[in-house]
Amino acid sequence: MTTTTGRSGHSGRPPQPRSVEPAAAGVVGGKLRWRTSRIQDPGALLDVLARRAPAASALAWVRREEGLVGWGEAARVEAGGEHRFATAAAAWRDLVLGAPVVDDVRLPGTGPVAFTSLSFDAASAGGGVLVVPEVLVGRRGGVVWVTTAEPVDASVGVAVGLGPESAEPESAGNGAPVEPVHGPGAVRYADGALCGPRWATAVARAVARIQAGELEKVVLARDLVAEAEHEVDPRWLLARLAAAYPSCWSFAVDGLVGATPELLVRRERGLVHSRVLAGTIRRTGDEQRDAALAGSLARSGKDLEEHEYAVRSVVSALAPHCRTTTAPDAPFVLHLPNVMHLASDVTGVLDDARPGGAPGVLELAAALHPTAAVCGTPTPSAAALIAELEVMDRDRYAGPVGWVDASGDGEIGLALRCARIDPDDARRVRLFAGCGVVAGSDPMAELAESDAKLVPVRDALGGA
Ligand SMILES: C=C(O[C@@H]1C=C(C(=O)O)C=C[C@H]1O)C(=O)O
Repeated sequence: MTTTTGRSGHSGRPPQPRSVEPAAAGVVGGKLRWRTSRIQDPGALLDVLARRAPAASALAWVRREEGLVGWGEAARVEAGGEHRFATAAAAWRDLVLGAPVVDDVRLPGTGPVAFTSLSFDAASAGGGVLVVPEVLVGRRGGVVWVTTAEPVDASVGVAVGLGPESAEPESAGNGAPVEPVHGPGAVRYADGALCGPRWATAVARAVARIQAGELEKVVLARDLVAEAEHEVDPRWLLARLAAAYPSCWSFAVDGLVGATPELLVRRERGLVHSRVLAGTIRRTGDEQRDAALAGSLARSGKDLEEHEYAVRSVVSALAPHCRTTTAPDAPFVLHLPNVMHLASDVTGVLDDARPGGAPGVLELAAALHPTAAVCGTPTPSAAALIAELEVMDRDRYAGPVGWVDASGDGEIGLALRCARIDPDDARRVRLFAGCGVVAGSDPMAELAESDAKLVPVRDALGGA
């Protein structure tokens, strides 16, 4: 694990972060100061991002027009390996501890905020990051704000052109022009680690191992590699994903872009919330048939079993940190344009009487990860079977992605229905999709389900 920090320019790809020796207390580079002010409504957050953020540093966490977008890098913490959650949490605590903050809005997501994306697997080459944007624009209810972050010793502040008087930004922070949002052009797809039939064989092996009593559930994923004619612009993907999947959280962090329906954990003013999904059926596009399918999903023993494992894993991970946790008796059916899922909203009241206080959202994510929705039950056997059968690095897919503020509140989703833009060649993108496998799973049905889960990013890329 290395802890690094750096500041990006305002156009092109951000420079490689400058490595610094982590200080004894874990302080990352220089201290920052933050300022949040309320602004006039500048229009849809993703339109602001399109107008103002360089493609390479675009950051987003948006759902139904609310959320946060950001750009530039005031600080960057590399957080890979086994201790990636603790590294990110400690670096964030150090950055905000005693930092000068002027916050005229005081809502969750105002004041200091960092975006994060961490690998699914501790051994992944994909590592993880915590990124503090130079400029962030947020919206919640009718309130819109801008936050700037800059070194405490900066003589010139970040010029955002988004002051209380200004509704329409003119240019990127510090005045640099931003390249227009562009499409990827023609896109060609190739198999990732396994072609479809081989992946279905892996699913069949997993079913046999489950039937032999080795484990109860495993989530197997596959990847596709897309090669685009032009560099893939996260702002292009975000706009399309958010328009097509408004009930999902559309995100972009460090080249990981997607629209996830699954919230690992939200921490807000002493309450926690997790949206657990497991159990899926593809939509046909015919409303009557889909209604019948939704009914059969809600009664499917196989899907209810798969769902139950996922809910139990979340409740048992949250319980030690909560005074109370509540899970519904039965899931509801979440309708997305491509698939329907069994879904349960688990809630809890944080126990702030614990020594050291209540954990922040990053600590809660660490306690939850990996849930049975993306790994399996029991966790160690499922993780081992994933390593054996998937034969690929999941990178940031199925890992935590989201944001955290100075109070430890924030939202962390599971990075599903997403793609990772290759940091070394932005024309190359890896897409991922996975399926929960239990004793009653049919490998060909799982293959079809994984294809359906690849649809959001494939459609957003606009390729064949
Ligand atoms: C693993 C993915 O999705 C997960 C698996 C699901 C399932 O198998 O039914 C449903 C939702 C997610 O928890 C994915 O989209 O890649």
